[in-house]
Amino acid sequence: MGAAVAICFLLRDGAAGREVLLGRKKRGFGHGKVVGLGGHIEPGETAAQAAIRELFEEACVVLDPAAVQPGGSVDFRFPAKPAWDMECSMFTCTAWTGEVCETEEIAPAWYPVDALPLADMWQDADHWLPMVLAGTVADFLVEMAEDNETVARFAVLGQ
Ligand SMILES: Nc1[nH]c(=O)nc2c1ncn2[C@H]1C[C@H](O)[C@@H](COP(=O)(O)OP(=O)(O)OP(=O)(O)O)O1
Repeated sequence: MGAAVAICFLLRDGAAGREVLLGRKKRGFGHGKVVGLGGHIEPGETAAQAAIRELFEEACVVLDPAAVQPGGSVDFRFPAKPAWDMECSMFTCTAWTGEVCETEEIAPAWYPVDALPLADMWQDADHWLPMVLAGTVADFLVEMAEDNETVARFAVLGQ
């Protein structure tokens, strides 16, 4: 079982259509990559509580808990580096207060959901992120290859 993490995709209607808030990691795991905002679930927290806390810590926004919707999960497996394994609970949210800010950890930015920055993301993201942003709620399995970058196996476990 990997470390428990939670991410949340803020969604808004922009001039050019639906947009999602992602962020470029400025340090730590996945440095340089564009990722979903979130992080580890701390003891005593629910996954949703962790997502709310992380969105505040990483992007300065205060989510409306009633608007935080379950978005399924991804089981990230790194057989060549099991310490990186993560069980990721996903959420979406359309209601928050505060202005998105850049923090020491991450530089958030809005992206059209139909023009995701997939070339700058983990290579597995194009397998599951478009589905999640289209409203699919499912449990995904991602198994990385020896290089910890390319995707060896992808599965949709439950929907
Ligand atoms: N293969 C993969 N593809 C992907 O798109 N995201 C992945 C991934 N493997 C891990 N992640 C994400 C899930 C999770 O949001 C993030 C790991 O969290 P981080 O290490 O960034 O947490 P933090 O640096 O925020 O740590 P804490 O704030 O200390 O919890 O990496």
